[in-house]
Amino acid sequence: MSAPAPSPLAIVEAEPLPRQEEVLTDAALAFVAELHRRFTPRRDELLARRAERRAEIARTSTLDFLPETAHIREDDSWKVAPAPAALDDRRVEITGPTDRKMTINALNSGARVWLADFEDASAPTWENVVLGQLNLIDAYERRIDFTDPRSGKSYALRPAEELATVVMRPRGWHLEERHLHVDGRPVPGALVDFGLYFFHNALRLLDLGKGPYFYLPKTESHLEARLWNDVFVFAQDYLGVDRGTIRATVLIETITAAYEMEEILYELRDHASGLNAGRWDYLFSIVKNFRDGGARFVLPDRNAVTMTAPFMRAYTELLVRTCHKRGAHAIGGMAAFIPSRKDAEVNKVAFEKVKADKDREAGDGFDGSWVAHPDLVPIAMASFDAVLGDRPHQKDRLREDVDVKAADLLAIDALDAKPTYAGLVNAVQVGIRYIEAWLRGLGAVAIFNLMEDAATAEISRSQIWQWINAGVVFEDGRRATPELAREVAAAELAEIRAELGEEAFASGRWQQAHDLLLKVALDDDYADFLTLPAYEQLVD
Ligand SMILES: CC(=O)SCCNC(=O)CCNC(=O)[C@H](O)C(C)(C)COP(=O)(O)OP(=O)(O)OC[C@H]1O[C@@H](n2cnc3c(N)ncnc32)[C@H](O)[C@@H]1OP(=O)(O)O
Ligand SMILES: O=CC(=O)O
Repeated sequence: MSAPAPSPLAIVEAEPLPRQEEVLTDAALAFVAELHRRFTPRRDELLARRAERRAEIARTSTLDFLPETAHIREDDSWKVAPAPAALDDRRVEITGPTDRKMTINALNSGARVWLADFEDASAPTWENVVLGQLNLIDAYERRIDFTDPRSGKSYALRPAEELATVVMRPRGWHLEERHLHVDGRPVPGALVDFGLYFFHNALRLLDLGKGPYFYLPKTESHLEARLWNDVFVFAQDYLGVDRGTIRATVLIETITAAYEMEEILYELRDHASGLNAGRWDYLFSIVKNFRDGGARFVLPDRNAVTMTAPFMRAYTELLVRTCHKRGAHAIGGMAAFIPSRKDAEVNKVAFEKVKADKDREAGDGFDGSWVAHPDLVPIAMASFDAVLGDRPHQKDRLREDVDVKAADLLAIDALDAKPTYAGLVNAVQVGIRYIEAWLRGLGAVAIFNLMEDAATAEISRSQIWQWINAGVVFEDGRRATPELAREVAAAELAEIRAELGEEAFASGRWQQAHDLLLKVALDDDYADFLTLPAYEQLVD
């Protein structure tokens, strides 16, 4: 007997959510299915290419600019499309997940842009995926005001002209959405997030004088940028909006993409509105790709790698130079320090650190930068106001003085700092605490006064893997080994249990988080993304 034909489109294993029918309309789902049929096969090929390239890096321990695209880099005549008015002044951008409260707080924050995050600040429960879309629709329709039942506090949107412009970040190409199947297989999360958002909001946003704007995460090559460009062309034709309506800012947050910045802008030139220095994922990508490259590629403790490290400066300087040469905005990265409204000392430190970071970026030629918390908006604003004044950006600073060679981006051994035992302990602590929150559906949390999200947690677990595999010996003579990591993890679990008490400990996902951290930090078979095995354990 032949197997039953796969159902063309199905929502699987998902409890109905309130008002889901407003997001999961037949027409929107048909559009997502069409995106899937047209573009998932190429996405699959590109994921396979990623694996081939990583195998090549493991063999050669190096990277270079691509010879086959030299003509694109050498051709000075092309530029990206001019920025739309709503994206011309991007001096401060706030990032964050799309739950109802954060949506209102971010839109009201005074930042010029809000990166509405379906990626690293969001654990992809079906609820977060669907209701996040609903919250954005409600915000555009100005029907999002609400009272928080826990605090009794009421939230309301400011007048339209005072709200941040939304730039939505869909998931990266590697994640599937297990609750939405087309022709018997899950649809990539990237196409679900992009598809639903574009379908519901493109026309609505144009009516509001804005547009469908996107941040593209974890791109590893210009071919992946080409795929996005093709998705955009198809999507615009499908809805009958002009080509070039969509604007995309690409995160340069993988080491391979850093060698293809110009090519990425070129592929997306009719839709490109900038590049962003996604510094945390960038560090993760360096560790991941060069994890078995020996002592030369061993990074010190995560928190000791600052943006003034020569290889990080090479990366940001090249990004500004590339963007301005091509007429695109250069957007700075995230300082992970977050303020506390309860602790004046934490606040002071966060403000000082963030100010220094944003002053440096503004001075280097960036046109704007990111903050993780509304209280940091005025700090970053002051840094950029001081340099930009009334100008919306500083794209006229071409930075022709910048001359970054291929080797500069990988000059990791120029660092003085070394991994420390305290760094190992911190990586384990952050790893367990972050994964536990993620498994409960929280993608961004404050841990030890730092903002932690999927990218920062990826660095922590990858550093443990790298240090053990490189046989790092810490300053006190202890060697990084699986046994030592297990010992530290057991101590941390006991510490958390004591901190929380039995009842709260038992109601969390602590043991699972502990086990998962050790798996992704210790398994010989290094998981490409921590969120892949974590997704299997995400209960929704
Ligand atoms: C590496 C990268 O990819 S970076 C980009 C991805 N990461 C992110 O986007 C993280 C964004 N930041 C956050 O999610 C949050 O700031 C956290 C989770 C780190 C801390 O949040 P909280 O613990 O709520 O901080 P705190 O209690 O100080 O918040 C104070 C108020 O500011 C609001 N707030 C805090 N951060 C944000 C934000 N990013 N956007 C909107 N509102 C925010 C809170 O909702 C809270 O509002 P309320 O007073 O109305 O209740
Ligand atoms: O997404 C941004 C990063 O820093 O990682």
